[in-house]
Amino acid sequence: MRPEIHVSGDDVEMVTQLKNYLTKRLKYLLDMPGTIGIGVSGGSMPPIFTKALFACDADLLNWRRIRIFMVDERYVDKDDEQSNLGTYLKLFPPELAYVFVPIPICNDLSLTARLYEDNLRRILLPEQSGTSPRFDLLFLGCGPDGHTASLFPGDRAEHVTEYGWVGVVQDSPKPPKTRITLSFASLKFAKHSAFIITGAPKAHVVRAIWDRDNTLPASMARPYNDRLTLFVDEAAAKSLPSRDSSEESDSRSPQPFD
Ligand SMILES: O=C(O)[C@H](O)[C@@H](O)[C@H](O)[C@H](O)COP(=O)(O)O
Repeated sequence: MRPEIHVSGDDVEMVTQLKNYLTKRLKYLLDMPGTIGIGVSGGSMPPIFTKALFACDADLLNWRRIRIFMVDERYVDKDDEQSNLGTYLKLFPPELAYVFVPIPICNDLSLTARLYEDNLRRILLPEQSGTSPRFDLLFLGCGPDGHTASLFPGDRAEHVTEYGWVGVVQDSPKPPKTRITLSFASLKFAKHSAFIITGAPKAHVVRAIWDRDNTLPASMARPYNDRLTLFVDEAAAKSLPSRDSSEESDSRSPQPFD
């Protein structure tokens, strides 16, 4: 099944598209029991995701049920300006800091990854019995090199945790060099994933995702259930097949919700 594609003309339109997607997913998830786990990325995503989330109707923002976690994090304290979690905490009202799954940065990188995995299991999936995570929503970015989260070409992530949900990277081509990241296995078990991608330098990555070209991590991270949505601006969409081309499939039809 092809990913669902939303092409936006500007940030305002993309925020509206994201808000509509979040609304649809939150309405469905709130009808289900359990914690709602939403994974987010860093880079340029924090402001646009935050705007879209707070544009949702207040009755959907059930903070007793919603927990937000980082799909990757730089190995820095949350007060460091490079911290993804720190960036979100600055954008959220301080009284909502508790909705973020903490990343216990300590002086041992592997221990940090193991502690984070423990938090993901304990806070997000208390009902989780198996070893594979079932995150409800993932919001992923990508780099022009095709990385997503902190999974870079060249298989640089080392698995150091009990369940392999979180890996460590010590030679990230994107600074800073040292990071923790969800693993491909974690990303691929998501119930729904969405990429937020803008800019012409990433158009070839968008096409690789569309084509299932698994030479790039961003394409390899597609969920097993194929429930994938792409939010792209016109520049990032420029390599996609045109709407009326033979390469087009029925991807624009609405996907069944789980
Ligand atoms: O910690 C990070 O750097 C991000 O999680 C990373 O995976 C990001 O999503 C991509 O590098 C895209 O970043 P931009 O959106 O800023 O291009």
